[in-house]
Amino acid sequence: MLIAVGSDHAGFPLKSHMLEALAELGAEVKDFGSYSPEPVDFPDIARLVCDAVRSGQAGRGIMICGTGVGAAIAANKIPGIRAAVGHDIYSAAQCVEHDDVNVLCIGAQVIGPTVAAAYAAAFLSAEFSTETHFRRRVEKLRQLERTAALEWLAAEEGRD
Ligand SMILES: O=C(CO)[C@H](O)[C@H](O)[C@H](O)COP(=O)(O)O
Repeated sequence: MLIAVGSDHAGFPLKSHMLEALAELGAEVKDFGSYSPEPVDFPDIARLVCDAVRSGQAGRGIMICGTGVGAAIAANKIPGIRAAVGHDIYSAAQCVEHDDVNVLCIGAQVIGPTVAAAYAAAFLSAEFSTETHFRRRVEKLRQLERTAALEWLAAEEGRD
């Protein structure tokens, strides 16, 4: 499974460590930038990572910004993406098992390289549960994504 990885400038230093950690795990990785500490806007990189995931090019994504929060907000705007900030081992695995999260967002200003690597390993080794109630809830997330977008578009058209 290919892992799409990206960061903004705040996440850039941690991304280098993350790429090394993922290589040690034997993961196949595509780095979507940023490629320097120059300021960039996290929505731009999140879009690249999430497009790789939702197109099927990548199985999962890891986004790193200062807190993980902006990256998660951006990622969750993209249909087909279920992103979560994961700053503990339990959540990093449980978010996949229960919620089928496909993009983990990490804050480089919150945690260091060793724990970030542990969260990534927990995230990547977790699988979505086959239990019916988890599947039902994720299906409702899909419906919510679609109905909320359609309602929003209809309201926008009504304002024209
Ligand atoms: O954490 C972030 C968004 O949630 C970003 O990575 C930045 O750290 C944060 O927005 C601050 O931005 P700045 O350009 O580094 O001042």
